[in-house]
Amino acid sequence: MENSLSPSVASFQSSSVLEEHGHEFKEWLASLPKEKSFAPSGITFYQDFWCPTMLLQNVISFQNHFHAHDQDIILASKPKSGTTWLKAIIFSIVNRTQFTLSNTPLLTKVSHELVPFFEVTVYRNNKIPDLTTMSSPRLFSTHVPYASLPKSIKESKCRIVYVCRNPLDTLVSHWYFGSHLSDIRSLGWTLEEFVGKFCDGKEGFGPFWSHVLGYWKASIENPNKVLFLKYEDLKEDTIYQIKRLAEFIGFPFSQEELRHGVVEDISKLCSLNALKDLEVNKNGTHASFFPNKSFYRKGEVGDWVNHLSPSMLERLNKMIEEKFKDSGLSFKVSC
Ligand SMILES: Nc1ncnc2c1ncn2[C@@H]1O[C@H](COP(=O)(O)OS(=O)(=O)O)[C@@H](OP(=O)(O)O)[C@H]1O
Repeated sequence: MENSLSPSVASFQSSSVLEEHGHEFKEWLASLPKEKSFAPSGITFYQDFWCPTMLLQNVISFQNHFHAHDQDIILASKPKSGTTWLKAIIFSIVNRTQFTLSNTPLLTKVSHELVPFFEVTVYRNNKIPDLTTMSSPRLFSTHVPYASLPKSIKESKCRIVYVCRNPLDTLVSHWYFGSHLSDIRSLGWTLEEFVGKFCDGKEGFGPFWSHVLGYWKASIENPNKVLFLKYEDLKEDTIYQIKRLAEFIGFPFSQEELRHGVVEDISKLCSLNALKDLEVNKNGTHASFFPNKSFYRKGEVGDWVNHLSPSMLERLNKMIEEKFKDSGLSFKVSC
């Protein structure tokens, strides 16, 4: 895949932070390769990934202006990998002393709409709002690939939690999410065509393989900085993974909390059914566009088996074999 950032463009980008919204900058953005996608704006190829076009200026503002604090917790993921689940779990771990786990205030907060994770590239007018008033630790989420994260995230002591999911279920989840958005029908895509786009890397924040491998390599090089979690491991042993996560983000459970079943409570509170049943998650929209309910579907490992044909599977398996061989990373695709 060609690199979209030639040296002259790279220097143009860094030397013109103040001109970020100027005419020349907009012309340059307009010149980048574009494709259709589920998002109405389509996707644009920027720094080796396909960025939803409506978010691209925000991604660039994020890269140029975001200042990480050492206590920040950044949740990173390829879309449809378990982001919503991890948001609820991390929020519950961090805030467990402020709320009783069984009471309504926390339950209401652990909803897609209200969990105060700031999605670092979703805001209006391409201007990062004032984040200094957020209480510590500040909780952020992003789908931006590791290579394109702002320097300050990499250089500070903030921690990154990455959640990855097997590509077959990620694809199917993305397909169903797309079907919640009205324009999928006007795109007229079949699942087979979408599989082709996935294998070509042409989908929001794709290619899948470079997204996953970027964070995978960073977690191997710097395990104290990047925790690499798998959705399937979380499903298999939620309690163990919640404890591991709590230690990593600096909020380990005490012996007393373990005796009182606090981890089990968090696991139940953040389960798919508990979140799905919240009134706030049945109605309303996220980022003024996505129906809240579209973030909660089946949450199963291996649902792909109900959707992918043998020929789609063959194509995907070939891609997985080619892109992940020698990486040391493997995926569990069934329970
Ligand atoms: N609490 C909980 N437990 C287990 N699984 C859950 C949970 N919440 C959401 N989900 C499932 O995660 C899928 C959505 O992925 P994301 O949350 O990453 O989507 S997004 O990137 O934020 O748009 C989507 O997966 P599929 O059901 O396979 O489509 C959701 O159902």
